[in-house]
Amino acid sequence: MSSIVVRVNCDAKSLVGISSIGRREKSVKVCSRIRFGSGGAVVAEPKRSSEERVYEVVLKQASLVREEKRGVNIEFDLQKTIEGDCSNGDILNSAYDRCGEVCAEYAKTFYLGTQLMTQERREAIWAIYVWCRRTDELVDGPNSSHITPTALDMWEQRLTDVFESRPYDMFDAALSHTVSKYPVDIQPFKDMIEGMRMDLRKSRYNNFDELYLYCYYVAGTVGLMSVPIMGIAPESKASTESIYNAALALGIANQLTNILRDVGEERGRVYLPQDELAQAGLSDEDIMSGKVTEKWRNFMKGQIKRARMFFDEAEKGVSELSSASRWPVWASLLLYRQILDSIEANDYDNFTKRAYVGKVNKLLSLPAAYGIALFGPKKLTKLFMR
Ligand SMILES: CC(C)=CCC/C(C)=C/CC/C(C)=C/CC/C(C)=C/[C@@H]1[C@@H](COP(=O)(O)OP(=O)(O)O)[C@]1(C)CC/C=C(\C)CC/C=C(\C)CCC=C(C)C
Ligand SMILES: [Mn+2]
Repeated sequence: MSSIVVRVNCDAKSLVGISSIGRREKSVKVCSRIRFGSGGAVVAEPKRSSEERVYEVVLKQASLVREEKRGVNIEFDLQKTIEGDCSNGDILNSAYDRCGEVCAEYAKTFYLGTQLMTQERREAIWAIYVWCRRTDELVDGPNSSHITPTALDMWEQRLTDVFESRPYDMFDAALSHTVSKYPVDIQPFKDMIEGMRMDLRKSRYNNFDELYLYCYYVAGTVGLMSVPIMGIAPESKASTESIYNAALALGIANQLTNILRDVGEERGRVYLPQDELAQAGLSDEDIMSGKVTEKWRNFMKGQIKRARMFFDEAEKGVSELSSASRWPVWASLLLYRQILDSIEANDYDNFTKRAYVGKVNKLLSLPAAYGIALFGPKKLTKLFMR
């Protein structure tokens, strides 16, 4: 029987279900599943938590980024795959420009944030953004009712083609170029598609372990895709794993926040962990009825606390990113985290009131993020406390 890492710390974090982010050192032997091995022998299989499974991906991504950049020259010939009479360079430029346009259209603040990055990095992030948005649109967009697991398999095949320099269209071409230039691995992309499969087949989450896996698939993956582009500061002394862990945490924090904001408008899907709802004396019916009761408020307080812990975990890594990438990341972190404040300000009524960050706070967050990116969170607080 193999020895695996499990969560054994019983502190405030474990009470709300995230006992071990950044802390996987304690190991005990656990055997919770039995299967029959070859020859009928009973083999004990250790049950691995979602967190452990995801951490393996984190380790793999971290080891990849430590390797040198992959070849900078793109190997594919865009003329062969895309109609047009201009040169590869021209096609690529307009492909990236179109990615930028999509980004500006769907995510204005984030687009603004990318303006502070170097042109190369900015374009690469746009290309990834567009792929993520398109993937999400498959299950959430206007054609979502026609999307089947087979369609997602085809999308995954197309992803493989993109990674093997066979783009289908302009957006793919930009991504093909990006992934040939930066040490971006295909795994987080495949995992995001897996998250979309999960959305097709699953509408309830028994516990936080199941929800954690979903959040990794649809959002934690974005963090893992982005770090190789954002770059790690040359002066950073943090381990690559810890930076990837923070990036993962930011994606999870964002998705948990999304879920809390959108409770009640999730097309029959309830993402909130069923066991935690039951512990709070709540059920799906309470969510459908949309009444803000004391039970609901208490439940929401716990959920918000957990999301904030993931944001805190994410904060530890932002200052380790290359200097030009910190601002957009801080901006997105500060803005997203304020959605949780807004849920509180709405007295936990996420049924009839949509939590959002107002224009003034949005505008204030951008220079605040810039200041934090420049001076670091601690120094900036000191400057203002004087
Ligand atoms: C060290 C450290 C902290 C590094 C930073 C790493 C980093 C840049 C993390 C980014 C995390 C992030 C922005 C995650 C996105 C999470 C998210 C909101 C996912 C959404 C999934 C589906 O949810 P749902 O359907 O419920 O939501 P909608 O109602 O549809 O909105 C997503 C929509 C999946 C698709 C994700 C995107 C389109 C966002 C992709 C963003 C990037 C590639 C750029 C990230 C870069 C910055 C600067 C924030
Ligand atoms: Mn969506």
